[in-house]
Amino acid sequence: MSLLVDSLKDRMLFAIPKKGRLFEKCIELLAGADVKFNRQHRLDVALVQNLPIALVFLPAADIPRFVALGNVSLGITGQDMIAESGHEPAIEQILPLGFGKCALQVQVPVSGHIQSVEALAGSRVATSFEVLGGRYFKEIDEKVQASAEGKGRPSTTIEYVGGSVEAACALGMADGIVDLVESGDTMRAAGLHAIATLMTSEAVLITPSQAHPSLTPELAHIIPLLKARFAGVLAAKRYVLVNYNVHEDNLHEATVITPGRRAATVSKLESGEGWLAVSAMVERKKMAETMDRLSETGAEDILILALDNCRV
Ligand SMILES: Nc1ncnc2c1ncn2[C@@H]1O[C@H](COP(=O)(O)OP(=O)(O)OP(=O)(O)O)[C@@H](O)[C@H]1O
Ligand SMILES: O=P(O)(O)OC[C@H]1O[C@H](OP(=O)(O)OP(=O)(O)O)[C@H](O)[C@@H]1O
Repeated sequence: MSLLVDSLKDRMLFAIPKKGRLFEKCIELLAGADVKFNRQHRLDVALVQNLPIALVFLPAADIPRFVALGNVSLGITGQDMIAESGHEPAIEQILPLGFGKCALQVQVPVSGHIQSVEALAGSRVATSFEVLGGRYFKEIDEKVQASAEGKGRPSTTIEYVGGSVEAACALGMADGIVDLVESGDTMRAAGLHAIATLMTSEAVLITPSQAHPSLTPELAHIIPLLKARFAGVLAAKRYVLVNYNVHEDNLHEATVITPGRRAATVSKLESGEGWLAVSAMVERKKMAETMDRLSETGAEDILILALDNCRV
């Protein structure tokens, strides 16, 4: 073990969720950014081979705390975990990563008599988000207790559960829950529906708001380097490259459809006769519509090329 501690000395520590919803996506992102490592079985630390970084695999819920205290200089976790940790002011969110998108919602049984957060106030609410759930219902309780019909109503009881929160109502331990929703499948399967949203969330790259004194300038420069690499990987997924030929008379109309990120690249075709070759990045989700519209302007030989990687 002492050997491992020694090898961490001159490396920047980067915390990655060790399992769960964010794990696979983080591994894909690291591969896209050419961060190479070998993780030994059951070891939660992996040395990166081609950069002075050590990856530490931690529970997503613990990562905000390690980053806020400066024990690790970079981390990936959900915005929900950051808010729940109470360490928000000590954390800087430097890049939203576009995955792990979900919403933290209040849910109640579809067929029950409680159908609003005001009606739920004073009852039992099960959640893994004690801090956010507690803060939310404290405000609702105050509002309800200040009203004529809510006078004397007890405060809401927040019941902590570590997982499978959606089972709490059916098991009779709660009247409502606060839990994450993405597709809504889990919620519907449990006979629940959402009546309020506390926050939306996605995975983010985070650093301490104030750099730890032990972080040398040589290691500190890895933060913007990795941020740029990750942003490139995300952009390569989001955009495709469109190439087409168009007559100069139709160039303006065509480049309105494909303005590119900064501008489209336009070059003359060898054959002359006023034909030009145009190349531009377009959003992947708009690719079919872009091709339709380009065809209508008289563009020809329209090619869509996937991007392996890019720097934006
Ligand atoms: N259904 C979902 N869709 C998208 N993102 C989600 C979903 N559920 C959770 N997340 C995001 O992933 C983070 C980690 O959630 P996850 O449930 O995987 O936690 P875990 O406790 O680390 O893993 P496990 O549930 O396996 O114990 C959440 O904080 C949230 O940001
Ligand atoms: O809206 P959906 O797409 O169905 O996703 C929502 C579910 O995903 C999360 O749990 P997860 O499956 O990660 O397991 P957990 O309950 O053990 O945390 C969350 O707590 C919900 O239960």
